[in-house]
This record gives sequence, structure tokens and C-alpha cells, in this order.
Amino acid sequence: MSLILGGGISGLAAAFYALKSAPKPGAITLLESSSRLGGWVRSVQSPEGLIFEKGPRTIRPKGRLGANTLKLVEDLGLADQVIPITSSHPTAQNRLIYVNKKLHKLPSNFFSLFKTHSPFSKPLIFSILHDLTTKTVPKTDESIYDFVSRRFGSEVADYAVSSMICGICAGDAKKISVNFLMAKLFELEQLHGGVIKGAIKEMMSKRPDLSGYEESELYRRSRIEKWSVWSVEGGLQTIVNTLGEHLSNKVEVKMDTTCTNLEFLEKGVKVTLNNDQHIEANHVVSALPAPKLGMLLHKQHPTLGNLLSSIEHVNVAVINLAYENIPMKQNAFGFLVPPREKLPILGVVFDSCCFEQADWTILTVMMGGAWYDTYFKGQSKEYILDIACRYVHEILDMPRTPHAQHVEILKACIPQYTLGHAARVKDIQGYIDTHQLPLYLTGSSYDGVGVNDVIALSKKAVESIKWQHWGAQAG
Ligand SMILES: Cc1cc2nc3c(=O)[nH]c(=O)nc-3n(C[C@H](O)[C@H](O)[C@H](O)COP(=O)(O)OP(=O)(O)OC[C@H]3O[C@@H](n4cnc5c(N)ncnc54)[C@H](O)[C@@H]3O)c2cc1C
Ligand SMILES: C=Cc1c2[nH]c(c1C)Cc1[nH]c(c(CCC(=O)O)c1C)Cc1[nH]c(c(C)c1CCC(=O)O)Cc1[nH]c(c(C)c1C=C)C2
Repeated sequence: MSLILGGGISGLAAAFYALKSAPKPGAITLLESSSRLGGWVRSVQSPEGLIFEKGPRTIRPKGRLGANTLKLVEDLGLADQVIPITSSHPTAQNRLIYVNKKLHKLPSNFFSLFKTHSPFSKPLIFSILHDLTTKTVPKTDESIYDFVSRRFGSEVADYAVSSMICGICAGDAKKISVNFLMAKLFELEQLHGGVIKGAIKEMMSKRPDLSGYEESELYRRSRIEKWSVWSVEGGLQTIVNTLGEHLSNKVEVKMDTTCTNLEFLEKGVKVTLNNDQHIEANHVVSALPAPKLGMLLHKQHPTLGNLLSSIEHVNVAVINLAYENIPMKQNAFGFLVPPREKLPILGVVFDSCCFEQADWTILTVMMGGAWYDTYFKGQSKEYILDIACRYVHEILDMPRTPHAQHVEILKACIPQYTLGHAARVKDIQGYIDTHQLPLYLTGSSYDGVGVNDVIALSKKAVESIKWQHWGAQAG
């Protein structure tokens, strides 16, 4: 029997691919501790009929991983429900940062590199020249902040990159490793002696390399129509629901079932459940956050348990605000607040600018992340809502009180790939390989925090399963 732990998008995708890869149909079981599937992918319907995204809201179509997710969505029969945002759409062009009590547009095209854009003190072309003329310092790892300061100068690090890190992992660029979120830039520097030099060389080969991934009709459409990001009708929860329907009758999905201990046997693995029952399986695919998996196997494998638990995750408060018949003055994806502004909000997504919902303006305020304890430790939801409303009023001139709202604190929802993360992940995989544990890892703790990353990792994990063991025992 093949066991999948966790019914978030990673676990569901793992089950989807396991159905394809398994040598014969049958015993795949998925355990989910809560009473719903999807994990952080959650679209809440408000009493007014509005959709509030609590977690992810847009997915990138580009590259191998983007193509892979579009293939999954097409295979699920959801192609007609995809809502694309093209690269000419205002939300793809306008990404804002809030500095010195003002909103500033980040440069979005080649020509804007030659002009001075506030809050930058000189045209960004000087930062590019800085990269072209700066020698490579051989390194194995450094913080994103230090890397960007070194190659492009401190303004780019403070305003553009520190904000981007907040807008992707709610993290502090001074602590996050360059090796993961900016792995590509770092690799270009180390391989070609500079980021821009490397990017130009790589641009010569125009067609994206999709090796290992299938191209779908939807991916071709995304390239022809130049999609920037996409979602689906009903919100991203639709993908989760459709995956759930696709798996029903083929995979045994056990809801409200928490795995409380994992014990590796001479052959296979014994799983303890919250009702004190046990399941034996040939192998386990973990689609749990690393620290949760760490706790489950700590008793038998403390070294592995400690390594998994050392991958830090942060809390994010997500506050959806809705205003009826009050249009916004700005048309943009949203704004981010660079950490040096020392404000209690990370950023605000202008959801209804991307995906209209009748006469409503819908905003999502995200707060906390790496600074959650600094601003919100022990605070109530009412306090958090009040802070969100106050800043939306001050910065965007929306009424002080919204017509509808939804507040939630997502505990330990985003992993932080801090310095040394790549080495930690290597040690984790090294331990699993050395001890020949029938354990396969997926989820956002290891190799990318976005939806595309985790779906692709689930595919890779399932494809690496030694199914012959499974075939021999499941017979
Ligand atoms: C606020 C926010 C905004 C985001 N925005 C974007 C975005 O715009 N675009 C994008 O691409 N990505 C975004 N992401 C990232 C994306 O949401 C994640 O990559 C993805 O949801 C991770 O899914 P997962 O299945 O790996 O983990 P999870 O969603 O954490 O799923 C794990 C599941 O395991 C279950 N579980 C836990 N412990 C046990 C146990 N012991 N036994 C059984 N089950 C257990 C949990 O209940 C959960 O359902 C965002 C994330 C957050 C938090
Ligand atoms: C303010 C907090 C956050 C906002 N979004 C997230 C947080 C923590 C989480 C998040 N956003 C994206 C991803 C996926 C990354 C990926 O690998 O695909 C995650 C985990 C998408 C994203 N959001 C922003 C950018 C630049 C990206 C990358 C993809 C893309 O280019 O679209 C910017 C951004 N995020 C937030 C805001 C307010 C914002 C910009 C104005 C919210």
C-alpha cells in the first residue's frame, strides 16, 4: 500500500500522479487531519457571495513548472474555467511599493530602466552597470539582501528585493538564502561571471526548455496570449475540489485523520493514527510541512527529525476586506511595504483589479511573516483587523470600515529558506537515502514555496518511488 500524508495541493497532486505511475491500480491511501482538502489553498465564500482567497490567488504560467501545472489543470478538465491575466493588463504592469508615505510603481519594462523612478535616487541602468562591472566572489551561499547589494547596490536590495521577498515568502531578505528564491540569478552570476551577462547568454536560446514536462494546449495558449498569471472560476479552491472528485473511488481519502507517529520497519512503514489505530504501508509520501514530519519520526530517527524541524515557518495574518460600490483609485496588482519602513503590514493585494467581482472592491491585507511576533504576538483578531483597516484607509483612501471582511491567522504557513537551506535539504535527503527509508518528500518546505513548485515536486517524488517493492508486496 502507498500512503500519502496530507491533503493539501501537494498531497492531492501526489495522489493524482501516483494513479498514473503506479504499476497497477489499487491501494493508495491519503490521510488528511482536517475536515477539508486543500491545506492553504482555500477560497472562502462570504455571505454576500464574494470569494475571498485565504492563501494563493494567482499562479505563474511560465517555464517548466508553470507548464506542468497547466497540464494538470487541462487533464482535470478545467481549461475552460481558467481566468488568465495577460502581460498587458494593468495588474501585470503595476506593482507598487509604499515608501516614505507614498505609493511608487516598480519599473516594469526595459525603457523605464533609463529614467529615475522614486524612491530610487538614480536610473536602474546604473545598477545593471554595477553588476556588469563587479567581479564574482565565489560563494556557496549568502543572504539575498547581501547578494543583491553586492551586485546591484543597496537601493535595489532595500526597495525592490526586500519587498519581493515579503511578497513571496513573507520573509526577511537579510536572512533568506540566495540559493533558492533567486537560485537562477545566483547561478547566472557564478556560471557566467555576472547576472546580466548570464541572462543575455541564456536569452539566445529562445524556446523554453520543457524537458521532463509535457506541453499542453493550455500552455501553448498561455504563450500565444502572453499570460502573466492565472486563476480559475470560483478561486483556486476549484482545482482542489476537482482533484478531490478525480481521486474519489480511486484513492482512499481518510479525512479528520491525523498521523501521530511514523515507524520504519524492516520492510515498509507503520503509521499510527489519532484514533490509536495503525496502518502499514510499503512507502510514505509526505506532503506535510517539514517540522510536522520531523515530529512524527523523531522518536525513531532523532537526527532526521531535528533536521526537518529546523526548517522555520512563519505565521501570516490574512485579512480580506470588501467595499460595495466604492471603486479604487489605483489599478494595480497591489503594493508591498519594504521592511525598512517598519510598518506592521507586509502588503495588500488588489484582488478585484485582477478578478472583478460585480460592484465590489476586494483587497487582501497580509501582515506578520518574519515580523509576526514583533507586531502581533498575543494580539486578537479584532486588533489585527483594525490595523489592516487603518492602513487601507490611510494608504488607499478606502472607508475606515469595510462592508464585509474575513480575518484569519495562518499559523506556520510559509517556510523560510534561510542561509544554509540547500545544505539542510541535502542532508535530509542524504539521511533518507543512506538509511534507505521508504519515504518520499514533497510540499513547500524544500524546493520552492509556490503552487507550481509543490505540484512539480509531487510529480518528481512519485516518479522516484521504487514501485517494484510496492508491486512485490501489494500483490
Ligand atoms: C498567504 C499565502 C499566500 C500564498 N500565495 C501564493 C500565490 O499567490 N501563488 C502561489 O503559487 N503560491 C502561493 N502560496 C503558496 C501555496 O499556498 C503553497 O505552496 C501550497 O499551498 C502548499 O501546499 P502543501 O500541500 O504543500 O501544504 P499545506 O497546504 O500545508 O498542506 C498540508 C496538509 O497536511 C495536513 N496535515 C498536517 N499535519 C498532518 C498530519 N499529521 N496528518 C495528516 N494530515 C496532516 C494539513 O491539514 C494540510 O491540509 C501562498 C501561501 C500562503 C500561506
Ligand atoms: C505580502 C505578502 C504576500 C503576498 N503574496 C504572498 C505573500 C507572503 C505569497 C506568494 N505570492 C506569490 C507566491 C508564489 C511564488 C511563486 O514561486 O510562484 C507566493 C508564495 C506570487 C507573487 N506575488 C508577488 C510576486 C512578485 C509573486 C511572484 C509571481 C509573480 O510575478 O506574479 C508580489 C506580491 N505578493 C503580495 C503582494 C501584495 C505583491 C505585490 C504587490 C502578497
